[in-house]
Amino acid sequence: MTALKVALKGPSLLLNPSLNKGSAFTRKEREEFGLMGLLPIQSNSLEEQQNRAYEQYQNHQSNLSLRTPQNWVLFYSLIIRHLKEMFPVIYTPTEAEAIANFSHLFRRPEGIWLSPSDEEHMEQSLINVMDGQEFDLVVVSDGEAILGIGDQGSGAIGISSAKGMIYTLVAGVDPARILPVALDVGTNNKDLLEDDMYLGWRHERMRGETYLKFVDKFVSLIRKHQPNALLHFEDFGVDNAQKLLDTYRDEHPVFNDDVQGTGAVTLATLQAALIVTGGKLSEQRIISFGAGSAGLGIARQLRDAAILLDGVSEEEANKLIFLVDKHGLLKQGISDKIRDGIDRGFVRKDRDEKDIGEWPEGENDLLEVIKRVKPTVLIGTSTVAGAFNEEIVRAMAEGTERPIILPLSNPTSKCEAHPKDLMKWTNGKALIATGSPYDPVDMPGSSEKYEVAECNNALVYPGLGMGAIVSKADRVTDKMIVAACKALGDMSPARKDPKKPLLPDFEDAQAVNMEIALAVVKAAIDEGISDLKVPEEDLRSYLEERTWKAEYAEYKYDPEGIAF
Ligand SMILES: NC(=O)c1ccc[n+]([C@@H]2O[C@H](COP(=O)([O-])OP(=O)(O)OC[C@H]3O[C@@H](n4cnc5c(N)ncnc54)[C@H](O)[C@@H]3O)[C@@H](O)[C@H]2O)c1
Ligand SMILES: O=C(O)C[C@H](O)C(=O)O
Ligand SMILES: [Mn+2]
Repeated sequence: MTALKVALKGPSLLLNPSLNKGSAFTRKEREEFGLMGLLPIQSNSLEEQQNRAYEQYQNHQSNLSLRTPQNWVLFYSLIIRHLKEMFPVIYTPTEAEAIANFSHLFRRPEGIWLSPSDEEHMEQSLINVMDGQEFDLVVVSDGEAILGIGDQGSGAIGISSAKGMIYTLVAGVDPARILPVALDVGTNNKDLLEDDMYLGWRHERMRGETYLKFVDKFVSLIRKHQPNALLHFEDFGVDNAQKLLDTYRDEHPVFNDDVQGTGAVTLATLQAALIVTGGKLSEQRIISFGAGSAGLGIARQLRDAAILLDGVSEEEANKLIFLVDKHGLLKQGISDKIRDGIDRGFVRKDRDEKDIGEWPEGENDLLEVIKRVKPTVLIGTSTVAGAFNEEIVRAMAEGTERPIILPLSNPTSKCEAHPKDLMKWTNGKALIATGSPYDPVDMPGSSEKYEVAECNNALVYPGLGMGAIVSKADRVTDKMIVAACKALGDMSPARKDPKKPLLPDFEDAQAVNMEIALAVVKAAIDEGISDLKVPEEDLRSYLEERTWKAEYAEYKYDPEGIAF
């Protein structure tokens, strides 16, 4: 193995998470890099370090201490060794707690905060953090709709950073080439504004033209300084998520995870469930409860898939989906309550065709819609805990043999239903996937347990993003997303055995995302938006070579070597 040329020495080397090896520096390296005396005398292997870190993790009162690592190789290799156990700690659901308490838990900075109060310094701030480096990925959030816990102001950095970590863990994106960004545009969260320790800009959340101009300045600067970086948008508010995606998707590789990632993972889940129930997508009646970024992203993805895969018209495809939000079914009779930006094609007529007939005047709630529509699929992205209650679920089970129920709201405290209840109320008939992880549940009438698939965009976006990065595609297109979705759907365990979960386990997330990345690279090449000149049979090894691995390299001091 050739040694890595490193330019940092002494304490600065120990403080650099990308290059720091801590107690794993060898005696030779300690002498060469001015580290003698700065570390206890024993030199550890990576495995010995992992054992210590795991002991600390188990003994620590709060698992949140795992965040902001000081040594990336140790951090990521430890999580990979305990992936299933630790994934929910650095990601959903525990991250929600860390983000909500950001100003109290803050110890050391990560990523970058950009605020309108310092707008004239925006470019210089980016230059400060970029430090002449090239980045593959910029993950940005403005903190308005973090998971289902709402406006978290400058704590947004926590979601950008966690999403970035998942890219590294699951798809091997180099952590030194990921930039987490928080756009601190104020907050309307009263608790934060009244908290003396709040670290963000104490100002009401910026809206309208001034907000859009601010975001535009940020995107322009990314395009100027990091023209090849994939720009991942996370947890923006519903009024901005789709708008920003539409504004930038034809000029830069941008991706909105809540809209597109959720759409992709849900379509893959549904396709697997339909193999079990034996139906076509275009034959379903789908209720999407919560017509926000995720609910609309899902609705659009399902509609487009029905057109593409089953050959139905757009009008017919729109009719497969019933959107239910705060004011009930989105239908013409409540037009004044329907948000701008919702595709009019999804708004139902007051008198629907077929057997649904006339809707009663006013607002029609979920139960009423379920009784009339007799849905085969019920999806929740409403943030309303327990919304899929016994009455609702039993009503659904009366209308269909195998109800497909996907309560996707995160974190666990916002989930529309607990899978064990769904199983009980449907007498073991439900096919279930949730947004946050759950333990296997009892299946009435069977001695076996049902493994609940985790339908979380983290199962697809890392591979999708890695595919976009490696292909150097200058856009993230619908075809790339469909390719990611198909690759994931093809790996569903339920395809082979209907009792198995609808999606692969997160334990296998790395292998799964390698296939997704490969499918995305191929799709980008086929579409002509990637100039990659690698023969198809070599693409896998090409991708593997570009995958960052949590392993130590041997170092050699060189003043011209790397310093970040
Ligand atoms: N599993 C996943 O991969 C995944 C992905 C994205 C979002 N989510 C989850 O979905 C939820 C929504 O996220 P989002 O980004 O779409 O947020 P959002 O704010 O854009 O949308 C939430 C929607 O729910 C609606 N709503 C609120 N109260 C309601 C009620 N009582 N009845 C019906 N609808 C109601 C809101 O009006 C809004 O349209 C969050 O909990 C988030 O964690 C999960
Ligand atoms: O962050 C997650 O766990 C998924 C999703 O992006 C969400 O907003 O809930
Ligand atoms: Mn999200």
